Amino acid sequence: MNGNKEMGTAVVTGASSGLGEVFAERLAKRGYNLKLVARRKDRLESIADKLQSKYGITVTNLVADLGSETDLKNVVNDLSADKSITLLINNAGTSTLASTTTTSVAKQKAMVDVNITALMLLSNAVIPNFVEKNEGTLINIASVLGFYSLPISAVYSGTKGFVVQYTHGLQEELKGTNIRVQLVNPATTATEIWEVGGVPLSALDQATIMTTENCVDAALSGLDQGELATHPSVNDQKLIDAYEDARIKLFQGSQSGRPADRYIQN
Ligand SMILES: NC(=O)C1=CN([C@@H]2O[C@H](COP(=O)(O)OP(=O)(O)OC[C@H]3O[C@@H](n4cnc5c(N)ncnc54)[C@H](OP(=O)(O)O)[C@@H]3O)[C@@H](O)[C@H]2O)C=CC1
Ligand SMILES: N[C@@H](C=O)C(=O)O
Repeated sequence: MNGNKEMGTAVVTGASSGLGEVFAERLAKRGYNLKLVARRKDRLESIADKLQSKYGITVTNLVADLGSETDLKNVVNDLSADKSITLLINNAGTSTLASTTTTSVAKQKAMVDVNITALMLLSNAVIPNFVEKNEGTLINIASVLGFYSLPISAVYSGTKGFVVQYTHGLQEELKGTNIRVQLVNPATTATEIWEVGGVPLSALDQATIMTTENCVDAALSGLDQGELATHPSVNDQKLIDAYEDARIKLFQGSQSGRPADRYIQN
């Protein structure tokens, strides 16, 4: 086993392109050994070769379709049994951006299977080991579309909304431990997901598009700063604080046990 023994193994799902590929490179540079998960074997192999020779780390590829029950089970079993894992980035995601009436059930289900089910079961696979050691880091990649919906993102936004609330829930559950859980909400980033999802990047306002490197470096900087939620492209910290404050206050305001005055007929 190469790499820096202290760092352990980082698992990156969706490492064959986009944000996952850059996360893998940045973590290799930090000295982690890697486990990379995705369907495209050739891409994973060439990334693994490059990172192993450049950083002297060990890379293991798990070629798997996270939307397939059997493949997912194999990855879950692998991660559960691997006590060297210190970090998991649930990054794999799929997006079809179109109205629900024009999106096949198969594509809607693929978003739920990969963005929700796989993310949850892979978290389940590592958290017990993290709890046992009282250390570990889980990073969940959601999206700005986890708290906003477009006419073409009902299902995708629904899946990312799950990631947002699930991650907040885990943060509450693991409060007071040495286990870090970070939520990352990227906005538009220049990756294949757009073309694959039916909206080419060329159709978007170019000023709104971030590079993959900038997005990943901001996410890791947020992690290093101890943030619970990182919004790579939001410059105004007050906006983030106000959103967080409103979210908590709205919950507290709901705990009245009686209908709001506007619903009471005189
Ligand atoms: N780009 C953007 O604008 C934004 C992206 N995000 C999120 O960032 C994450 C990374 O996406 P991004 O880098 O943009 O897009 P990419 O399309 O470049 O990467 C997606 C990754 O997920 C993997 N993946 C997709 N489906 C499956 C599957 N069924 N089984 C296993 N792996 C799968 C792909 O690998 P392979 O095809 O080889 O299986 C690929 O490595 C996603 O969760 C996405 O929702 C969030 C906000 C904005
Ligand atoms: N991945 C993007 C949409 O497909 C996003 O989350 O903004």
